[in-house]
Amino acid sequence: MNTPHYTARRSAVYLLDQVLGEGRLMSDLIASGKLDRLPPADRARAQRLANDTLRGLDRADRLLNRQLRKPPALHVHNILRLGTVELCMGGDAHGVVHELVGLMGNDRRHAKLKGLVNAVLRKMAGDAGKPWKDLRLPRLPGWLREPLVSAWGANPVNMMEKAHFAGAPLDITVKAGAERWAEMLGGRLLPTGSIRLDDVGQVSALAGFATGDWWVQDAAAALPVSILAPKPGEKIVDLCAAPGGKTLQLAAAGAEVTAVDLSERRMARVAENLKRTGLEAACVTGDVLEHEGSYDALLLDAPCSATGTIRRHPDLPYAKDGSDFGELIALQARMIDHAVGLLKPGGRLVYCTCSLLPDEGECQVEEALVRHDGLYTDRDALAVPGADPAWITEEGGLRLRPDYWADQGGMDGFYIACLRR
Ligand SMILES: C[S@@+](CC[C@H](N)C(=O)[O-])C[C@H]1O[C@@H](n2cnc3c(N)ncnc32)[C@H](O)[C@@H]1O
Repeated sequence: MNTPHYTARRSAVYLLDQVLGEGRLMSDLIASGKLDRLPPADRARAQRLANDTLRGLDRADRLLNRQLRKPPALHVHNILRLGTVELCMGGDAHGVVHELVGLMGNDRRHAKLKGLVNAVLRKMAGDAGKPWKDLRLPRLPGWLREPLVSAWGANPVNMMEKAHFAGAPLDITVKAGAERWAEMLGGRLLPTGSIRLDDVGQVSALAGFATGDWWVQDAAAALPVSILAPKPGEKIVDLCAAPGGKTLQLAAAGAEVTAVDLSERRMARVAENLKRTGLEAACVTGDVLEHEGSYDALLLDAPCSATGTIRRHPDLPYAKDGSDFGELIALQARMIDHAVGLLKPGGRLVYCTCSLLPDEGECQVEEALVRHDGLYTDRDALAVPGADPAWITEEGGLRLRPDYWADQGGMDGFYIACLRR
């Protein structure tokens, strides 16, 4: 059996090996060019296959456990997991089994297990995969499930897991004319002003992408800038700006924007996005904690666990184990303290994280209010289109969760607060 060296399936197995074996994030692997040898359509397919496998991993392992006496080496296990998920989701049995068994043959270390892979996948292609839909919804790993259950309760976490398993539609933010673009692209205008598209193929091939009329941004991720409510001519700094979704929103509103981020590679994406959309911002590659100035408004989208984005990034619960969260929480507090010092009198600071952990949201703001005399949360700022008053928290922030808008396709988890003094 001849299997071409680089294919979407082979690359999907590579991604699974890296995520599950090396704790690497898929976004980092893609950004560092690991799939660059694949044409764009195959690259997208490899990511989709790996994402589907990670979303269904718990189910695939349950089915495989019935066939295997003990788990094989990780690489072989990942081939079986990928094949099981594809077959159970209705993939073409001949194509899936043929290519994955072929991959085994190409690999000298594991070639002796080729027969096993062939037998298990053929069984899966027969009737073994039928109970797929009846298996329980995949659960988050314990290290993340436990703190979420203690923060939100078991039922809401079940609903979040349902949202993670369903995945996410594509949301876009437009420079102007949202209704017209929604109609042109066949999307739905959401109550917050974002446009939601289902079943999108290649994003860059859609009308309005090359011309820079819109950018990809989850509806929840667009809310911090709505809450900041930038005005034309205001001097605003976007701290932790890359890849730049919020910078673009601020610039589109006519603000005089400075975008700051530590990562040179990610700042290059901000520059690319500005160029494509024809918007302007001063770009600074540097540490937020060393940034000086005095601003009408600040946006601090701090680095965080990103646990609010699992429906888009199902690799996260497997690549991470929470061991770096303590450091992130300490950094967020230092960033808030520094940002407060950059505010002009009467200015406002929007703090946000795409996290589901109260330690990175509600608790950060509660503690900042204690540390800074006169600092308060502006609850009125949270009254933006589409934001449900029921989402407002005790200390005056807005809590967004993936299980909200369940009938409309969900939203990323976020925490947002507008601080003033
Ligand atoms: C949540 S992401 C920002 C997303 C961005 N605001 C957007 O909407 O596209 C967090 C960013 O913080 C940056 N970062 C982490 N530590 C930093 C620091 N000390 N100074 C500046 N940027 C930092 C990371 O490079 C990353 O791009």
